[in-house]
Amino acid sequence: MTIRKVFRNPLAVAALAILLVIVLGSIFAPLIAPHSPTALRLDKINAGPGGGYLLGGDGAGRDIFSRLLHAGRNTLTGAVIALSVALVLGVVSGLLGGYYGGLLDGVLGWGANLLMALPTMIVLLALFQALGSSIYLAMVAFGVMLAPGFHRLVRGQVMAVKHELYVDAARVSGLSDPRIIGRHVLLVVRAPIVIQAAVVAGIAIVVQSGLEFLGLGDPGTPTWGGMLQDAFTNIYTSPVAIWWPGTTIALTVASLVLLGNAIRDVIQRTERPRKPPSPPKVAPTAPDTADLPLLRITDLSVGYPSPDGYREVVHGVDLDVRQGEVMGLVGESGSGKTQTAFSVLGLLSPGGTLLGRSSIVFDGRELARLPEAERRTLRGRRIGYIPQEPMSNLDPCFRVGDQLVEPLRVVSGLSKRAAVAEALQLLERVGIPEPRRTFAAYPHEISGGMAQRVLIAGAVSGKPDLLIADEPTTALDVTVQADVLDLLRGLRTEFGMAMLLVTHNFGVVADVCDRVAVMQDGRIVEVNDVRPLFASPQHPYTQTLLGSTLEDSAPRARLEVNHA
Ligand SMILES: Nc1ncnc2c1ncn2[C@@H]1O[C@H](COP(=O)(O)OP(=O)(O)OP(=O)(O)O)[C@@H](O)[C@H]1O
Repeated sequence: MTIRKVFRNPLAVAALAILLVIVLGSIFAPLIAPHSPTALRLDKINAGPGGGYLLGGDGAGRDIFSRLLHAGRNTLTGAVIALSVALVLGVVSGLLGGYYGGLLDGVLGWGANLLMALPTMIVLLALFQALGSSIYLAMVAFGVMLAPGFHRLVRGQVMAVKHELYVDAARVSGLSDPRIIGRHVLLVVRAPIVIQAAVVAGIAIVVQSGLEFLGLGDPGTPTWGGMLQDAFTNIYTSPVAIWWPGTTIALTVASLVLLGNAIRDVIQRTERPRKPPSPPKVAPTAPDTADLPLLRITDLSVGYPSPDGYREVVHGVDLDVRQGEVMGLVGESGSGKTQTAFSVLGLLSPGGTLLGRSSIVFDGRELARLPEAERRTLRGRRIGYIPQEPMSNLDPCFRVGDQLVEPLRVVSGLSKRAAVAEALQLLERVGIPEPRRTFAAYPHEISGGMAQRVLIAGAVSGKPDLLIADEPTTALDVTVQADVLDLLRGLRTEFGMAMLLVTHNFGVVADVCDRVAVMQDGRIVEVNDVRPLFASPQHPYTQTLLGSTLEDSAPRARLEVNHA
C-alpha cells in the first residue's frame, strides 16, 4: 500500500529507477562488466569512449565502465555498513533513553554528545593510520559517529510521544514496554528515521569517496572515490573521465534523498490499516458480600520531588472498595483523587512516589511493593481503567478495532480471528450502533461519546475485578454523559466488577455509586453510603460541595433507587 503510494510520485519513481540500475549494476558487476576492472591496455590510457571501452580508459588504461560497476559494489557496501551501524546504535539508544529517561538517558546522552564533539574526519584518518587501509572498518567507525544523529532524532520524538494518553492507555491495558515501544512509539518515529537514513546513506557515500579521493583505502580495490582521484590526476589529458564517477556519486546521493523524502511523505500521510479483535475470556468476577474488601488502601501518601525533599500531595488516605461495589471518589480539582487512583494503577507521573507506610492491598496482594512486571500483569486483566479524555487515549495512527484487538490478544492469548469476534461483540455490548464500521474507523472519524464507549469496551475486555474510571464523563456532552453512566451501571451489574469512580460531580455519584469518599487537600474527610451522605453530610467540606452542586443542577436523581 505504502509502496504503491510512493510510486505515484514521479520524482520518487525516477529516483528508485536510478537507484535500482546502480544497485543491480553493482551487484551483477562480474556478469555485466565487459572487462576485468584491473585489466590494463596501454593503448587505452586516458582514451575516449569507443573501441570496446564504453566510457573510455582511465589513467592506467583500465575500462572505466567496468571499474564503475565493480566500484559500486565496494562503495555501496561501505555505505550500508555505516548506515546499519548508525541505525542500530542510534535508534535503539534513542528509544531506550527517550522512553525510560533517568540515568540511562543521561548516560546515553552523554555518550552521544561525546561522539558528536569528535572531529569525524580526523578520527577516521587516525583510524586509517592505526588500523590499516580497510575502508569497511572506517565505515564501521563512521557509523558509530553518525549514530548520535539518530539517537537525538529518535529520543526527541519518543519524549514527545511517551506521555501521550494513548501510550498510558496501552500501558494500562497490560501491554509490556517492548510492545508499547514497538507498536506505538516506533511507529511515530519511523518517518523521520526513513528520511534520516536516506540522507545518512548519501553522506556515507560522499565521505567514503572523499577519503578515497584523498588516497586512503586499498588502491587495488576499485571504488568511486578512487576513480575520482585517478580522473582528477589526469584531468588535463582526459577531462571527461571525471564525469563518470562524479555523476554516479551525485545521482546515487540525490536519488537516495529524493526517495527518502517521498517515502516519508507517504508514511506521514498514511493511516495504519486493519487488525481484528477477539473474544472474551475470564469469567465474571464473583460477587458481593465477602468481608474482605477487594481493594484496601491504607495510609497512602504520595509525594513528588521538590527542592526540600518530597512535596506530599496525598496524605495518609484510607479507603476500601468492596467486591462488586461502586465507590465514588469525589472532591474539587487538585484534591488528590487522580493521584490516589493512579497509585492503585501504578501509573504515577515520573517522580511520583508512595511515601511512608503506604499500602494498597488488592485481592490479598500488596501492590505498593509489587515489581512493575507483576503489576503489569494485573493491569488490563484484573484492574481495568477508563480515562477522562477518550480522544487522547486512542492512538490516531491505528483503527479503533486494532486498538481493541492488540490488548485482547496479549491479555487473553486469543487468536486474531477470535480477538476480532470478541472486539466486535464488545463494541456491540457498549452500545455502538454499527460495530463493524466503528471497528474499521480511525479515532478522528468517531465522536467523543463513541470513543469513550470504545475505551470502556477495552477496559472491560479483560473482565476485570476492579474498574477504575477517572472522570469518565467529564469530557463528554451532557446528553451523552447520561448514556455512558447507564452503560457503566449495566456493565457493573453484568460483570459483577467493583468500580472506583473518580469524579468532581455529585450528580454522577448519585447516579452510579453505592458509597462515596470525599477528598479535600489530599485527605479523605468523609466516607459513607451515598444515601446517608446526601441526606446528612457530616463534614463541613462535604456540606459545602454538596450545597454548591445542588444549587447548580440537580443530579440525575437515582438516590431513591436501591443499589445493592
Ligand atoms: N506530576 C506531578 N508533579 C507534582 N505534583 C503533581 C503532579 N501531578 C499532580 N500533582 C499535584 O497533586 C495534587 C493532586 O492532583 P490530582 O491530579 O490527584 O487532583 P485531582 O483531585 O484528580 O484533580 P483533577 O480533577 O483536576 O485532576 C495537585 O496539587 C497537583 O498539583
